Amino acid sequence: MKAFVQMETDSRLESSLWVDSRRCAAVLTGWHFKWTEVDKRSRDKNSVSVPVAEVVGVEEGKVEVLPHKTVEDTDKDFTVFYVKRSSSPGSCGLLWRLGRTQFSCPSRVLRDQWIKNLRIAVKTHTPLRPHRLLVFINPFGGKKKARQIFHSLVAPLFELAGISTHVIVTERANQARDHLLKKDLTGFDGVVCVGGDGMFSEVLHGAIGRTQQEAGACENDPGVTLQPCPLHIGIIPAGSTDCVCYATVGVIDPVTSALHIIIGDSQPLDVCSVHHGFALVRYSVSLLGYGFYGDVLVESEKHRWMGPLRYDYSGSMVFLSNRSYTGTVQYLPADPLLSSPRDNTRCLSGCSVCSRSTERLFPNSSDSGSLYSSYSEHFHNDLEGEWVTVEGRFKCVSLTCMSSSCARSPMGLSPSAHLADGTGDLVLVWDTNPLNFLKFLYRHTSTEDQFDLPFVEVHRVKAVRFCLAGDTKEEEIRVLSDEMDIEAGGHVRSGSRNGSQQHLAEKATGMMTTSEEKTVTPFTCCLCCKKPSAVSVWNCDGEILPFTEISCKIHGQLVRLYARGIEDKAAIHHCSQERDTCNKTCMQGRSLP
Ligand SMILES: CCCCCCCCCCCCC/C=C/[C@@H](O)[C@H](COP(=O)(O)O)NC(=O)CCCCCCCCCCCCCCC
Ligand SMILES: Nc1ncnc2c1ncn2[C@@H]1O[C@H](COP(=O)(O)OP(=O)(O)O)[C@@H](O)[C@H]1O
Ligand SMILES: [Ca+2]
Repeated sequence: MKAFVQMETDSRLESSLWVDSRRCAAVLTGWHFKWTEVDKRSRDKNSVSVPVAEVVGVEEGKVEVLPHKTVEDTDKDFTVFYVKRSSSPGSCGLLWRLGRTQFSCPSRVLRDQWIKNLRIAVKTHTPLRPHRLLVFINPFGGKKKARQIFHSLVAPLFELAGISTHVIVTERANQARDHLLKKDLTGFDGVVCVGGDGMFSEVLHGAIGRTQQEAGACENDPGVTLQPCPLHIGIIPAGSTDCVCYATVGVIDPVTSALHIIIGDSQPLDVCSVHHGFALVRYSVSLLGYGFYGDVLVESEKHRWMGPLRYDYSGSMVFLSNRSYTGTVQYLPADPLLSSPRDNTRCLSGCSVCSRSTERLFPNSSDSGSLYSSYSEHFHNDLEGEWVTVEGRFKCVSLTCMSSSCARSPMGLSPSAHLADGTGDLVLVWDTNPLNFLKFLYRHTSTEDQFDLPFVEVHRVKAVRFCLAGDTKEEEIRVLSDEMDIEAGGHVRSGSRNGSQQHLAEKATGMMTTSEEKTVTPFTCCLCCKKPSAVSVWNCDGEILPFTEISCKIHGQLVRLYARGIEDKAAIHHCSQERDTCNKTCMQGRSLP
């Protein structure tokens, strides 16, 4: 703390500077860099205040980076690059752009002093800024523009911020996951995926798996306490749904996401582990859905060529097929005193529910080194409590660890869910007529409450189990044996398109994650099948699970993203005052420890 105060005093600086030949009074305090035009004719002083935490880079001379980097090397000038909130309509300040101001000084000595002090201030206030990143690009995700997006929009910003990268353009599904599981990761501060939710999921599996390997934790044990991942994950959206990006940043925009990565924002995220018996099947963060969402995914895989539109087409087809499924759902409710999925709140940047969860999960986190042990202690009794059982016929059963908002549904699957509170929201939609179900679906597209319907239930939970009724169990075995060539006892003999021994071994131990497996024939075709199946499949963040009977547990804040959650538009005012004197809820002080 002592050293920090010293540093703050060191970086403080005040002088006159010129911006486009207009004289400004510039001041650098610990937290802000502010310049105010000194113009006697004007009564309204034109003032700009940039939080030091949002400075992207400070360069000598007059520098431009877009469309190409140019430097006019003069010894009295310097250029500051920073985060600028776009005022474009509808963006609510969530869309970020690179701001740039060129300053001229009366002398070279003063210029060098400004550069030095600004750089010191940035270093002091943003300890999580990455220096070296491992980047995976999925060239086939979304509209197949990931490579172009990274090289034209993101790489120049990383270079400006002094971030070095090791870029891998993937050549097959699961390459990113396997790299993270097996290769040397020394020196990397974080991993960035350029792609969609499927690509994020790969990186998530790699990062979690690697951390557990190194900690000696058994991922297959459904009761295991998983260790939080030390590597931060960044997402540059270039996929179809991009729900994880949307729900943690508020917009789908590669430049905004790149800037969050550069300034080292940090957003913890809950993760749900999915088990079948004593084997890990997958992890999920956005949508674990049985029934409608499972059927939509199966159908959509046949129409991948349509790109992101495949979900709308398949959604309509599955809706028209009007199916419902029986099953038994068991859930372990979360503490109702902490929050509720019907409390009409939104999880926003700096969310108090998630902050309280951080205190519970990491009680001694200020004491470095004790992070893991305190997390483990918390989880020793995390599955205590009374399970609730419901059984019947459902249109869909969904579990989400966060709101899962996306462009299709700006409020998301569960608008009041929290990113990092250690719980998930379980949505049960009982069998109903097509008009009612359409009403439910349609409400996802507006602010109308989709839970305020008599055939819908929502519960905030810590864990969930799902199993089939006796007759549907037999159906599942029959269909699985037909479609996936499964031996009695549940072992997979050969995948429909996937003969690799390694993959079979993975299936047997529960790590089932190949994209080829996504192409497994659905249990029934949506409209053309004569006899609809009694079982659906689970859609796990866009992957089809090869098991229907599963148990799930939410692991609070298991990973961290380079994001900050969604900033409340009411709180974003472009504050020109010092943080301490500002009496509004100033977002510009958000990166305070
Ligand atoms: C009538 C309009 C109904 C709109 C209903 C919108 C519900 C949207 C919920 C979205 C939750 C998204 C959760 C994210 C899941 C992703 O992890 C995952 C993978 O994403 P990736 O391919 O980018 O890697 N995405 C998905 O599984 C996609 C699920 C999308 C479901 C969309 C369903 C659209 C339904 C349209 C129904 C239309 C009925 C019309 C009747 C005439
Ligand atoms: N080079 C590749 N070839 C084929 N599939 C890949 C490749 N790289 C990644 N994948 C897989 O593609 C799937 C979809 O990727 P994603 O980037 O999420 O796009 P989308 O949002 O369009 O589904 C992911 O499950 C990922 O594992
Ligand atoms: Ca949560």
